[in-house]
Amino acid sequence: MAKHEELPVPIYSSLEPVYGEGSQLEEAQLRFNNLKAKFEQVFGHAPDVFARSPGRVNLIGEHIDYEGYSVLPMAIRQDTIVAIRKRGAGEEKVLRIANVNEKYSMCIYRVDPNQEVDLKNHKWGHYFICGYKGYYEYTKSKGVNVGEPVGLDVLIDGTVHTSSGLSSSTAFVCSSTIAIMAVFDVNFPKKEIAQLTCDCERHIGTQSGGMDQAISVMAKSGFAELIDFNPIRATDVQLPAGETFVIANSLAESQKAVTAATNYNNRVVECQLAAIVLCIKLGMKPQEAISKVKTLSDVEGLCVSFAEGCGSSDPVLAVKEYLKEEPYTAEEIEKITEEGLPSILGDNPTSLDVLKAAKHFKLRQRAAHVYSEARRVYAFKDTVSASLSEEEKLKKLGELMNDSHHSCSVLYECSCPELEELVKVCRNNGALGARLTGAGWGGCAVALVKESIVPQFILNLKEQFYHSRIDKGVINKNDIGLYVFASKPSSGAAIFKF
Ligand SMILES: OC[C@H]1O[C@H](O)[C@H](O)[C@@H](O)[C@H]1O
Repeated sequence: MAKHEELPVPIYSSLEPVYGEGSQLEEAQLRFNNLKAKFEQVFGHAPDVFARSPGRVNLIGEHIDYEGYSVLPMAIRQDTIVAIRKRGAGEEKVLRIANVNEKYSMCIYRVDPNQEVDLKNHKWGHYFICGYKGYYEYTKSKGVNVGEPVGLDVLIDGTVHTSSGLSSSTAFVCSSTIAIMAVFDVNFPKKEIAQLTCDCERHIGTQSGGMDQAISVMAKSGFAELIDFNPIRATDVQLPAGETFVIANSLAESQKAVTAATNYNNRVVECQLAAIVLCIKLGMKPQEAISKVKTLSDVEGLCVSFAEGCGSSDPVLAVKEYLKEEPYTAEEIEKITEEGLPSILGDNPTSLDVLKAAKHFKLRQRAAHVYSEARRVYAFKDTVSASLSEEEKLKKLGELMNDSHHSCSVLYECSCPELEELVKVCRNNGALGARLTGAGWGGCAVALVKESIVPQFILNLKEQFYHSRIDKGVINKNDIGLYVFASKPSSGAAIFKF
């Protein structure tokens, strides 16, 4: 039997396989009916097909996917649904992207698949264009003849909160890409779609790893997934019974695409520089390190062959021995690398933006986070399947989550005061572990909570974190359920043809 990730995105003629039964199914039915009605109202035709892709919560393994290390996320039930229709031969050749949420006005784009995403003028519809470009780039690379571009009418319905660290942008890009594929009757193995959506989301200007797309496309209901990269692979992880993950929004917005130069992309660049400097310190020639080494996981292999030099093949020890505590200036790094930073980074425009904005580079702290976090992911997975009592398992998993948060906060510096407060409130109210999830700098925390105390835990969070924010008018009382909720692992991307 073909492996799960080798299979194409499933095509369903009913909602049950994805939304199950009961109230969730009823809600989904209502959403699809509304989406269809709105589509007809906006575009004067019914959609040809629908595609959905979920958001995700990362349980552990933060900021290490782009360094080549495995991560452990699960899909959540909140998702993006895209309704799409091919415009007819007599209709104007344009892409019309509308949203059920009136806050987002219609975006109109040309059908040219080579158009650039205008990063200086950020529009919500750009995420669709990422998927659109990705579809054409990928089919071209595979030699699939998809003919001349035609116009498309598109209506989006997303329930993943934007800027919450739960991958609303990826749910949007993946569902868009899959909807485009579906409307043209093309399908690929899920692992290929995970890679292609990861590549095409970079058109928005962030140098993300592939975690969000991999889980959104490949998730299986009831399981978290261990995602490996190079090549992408998903291994089911059955979480222990009796535990629940509660997701809570810090209400600080995390706008990855807008703050990339100082936050997300900055860390990607710091890791790349740390990897190169480490290799040189381990004895590699600067030129060779620059041309061969891109990520911290590349160094790990080398650590083994350079073991004699550093006395150990453990990269955590190599970091301590060879990278200094004080931040590096650009000049200090260039002295080691014997080459200018812009040229090391391949004159990539997003990396150049990082260099312009950065005062210094914290190579040791970032590398220490990545290597220790990578080990925590495996420790988490091993604990889940270890023959321990449930009590012991939960305790260990909680500790790993707390250690991960500490590392993100202190070494990677991707937390913020609101997240710190929220994580503390979670722990004070009985969470076995709590940590920021996703890119950070705002967005959500995830807490590991015993199933039996979940309702009380959520009530306490509402009282101790959200009520003061309701009083200050930051959020509306009626929306509170959108900001704090328990989540079970949901299923991945799907196409619906009714
Ligand atoms: O773990 C941090 C996380 O941040 C964002 O969500 C990126 O899109 C992911 O690829 C990953 O790097």
